Amino acid sequence: MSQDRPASHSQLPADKELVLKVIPMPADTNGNGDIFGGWVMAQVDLAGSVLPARYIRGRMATVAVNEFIFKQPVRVGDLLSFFAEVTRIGNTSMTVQVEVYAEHIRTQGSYVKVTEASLTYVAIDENGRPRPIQKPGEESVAP
Ligand SMILES: CCCCCCCCCCCCCCCC(=O)SCCNC(=O)CCNC(=O)[C@H](O)C(C)(C)COP(=O)(O)OP(=O)(O)OC[C@H]1O[C@@H](n2cnc3c(N)ncnc32)[C@H](O)[C@@H]1OP(=O)(O)O
Repeated sequence: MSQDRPASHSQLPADKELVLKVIPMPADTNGNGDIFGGWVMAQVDLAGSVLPARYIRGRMATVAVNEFIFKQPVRVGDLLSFFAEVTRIGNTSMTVQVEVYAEHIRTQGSYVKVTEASLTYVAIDENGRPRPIQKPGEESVAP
């Protein structure tokens, strides 16, 4: 069963954009009564896609997730805040760093960093093949 988490409070990142907030529910728990890691990973995948979506403006696929680190358990009813930053824009892919912070109803205004991950998304065409990403400041080229 879940115990109270030790005090290990974090500042919210000023250099990343808040891209998603969500509250996990009892249906999202594992056998320990904590939130299932796979559920958190799915939310991180969605959160990580938000900034690339602004560049890619079309279909995209997650090609890689690196160094998924679970630092603290997530509890039912925590308010999770997902912060993201683009760390690389390649030819057809973009890499994003996502950090997740939990806020508990009894300790509002205090945040615990629960996980972080680096994800790479590929812009894909209608055939599911990689297509070039238009980088900021680049003119679009007519086909
Ligand atoms: C406006 C605001 C609202 C927005 C609101 C959100 C809306 C937006 C919703 C969408 C939400 C999507 C988020 C869920 C997305 C899934 O859940 S997708 C499902 C899971 N993923 C898949 O099924 C993908 C399966 N893989 C594939 O189909 C193919 O591998 C791919 C992705 C098309 C790539 O094809 P490939 O031939 O392997 O590609 P390749 O030419 O070798 O490499 C392409 C690029 O990927 C990179 N790459 C390849 N392998 C790796 C690797 N292991 N590590 C790192 N990079 C790699 C390459 O370096 C290359 O990058 P560039 O150098 O060109 O920049």
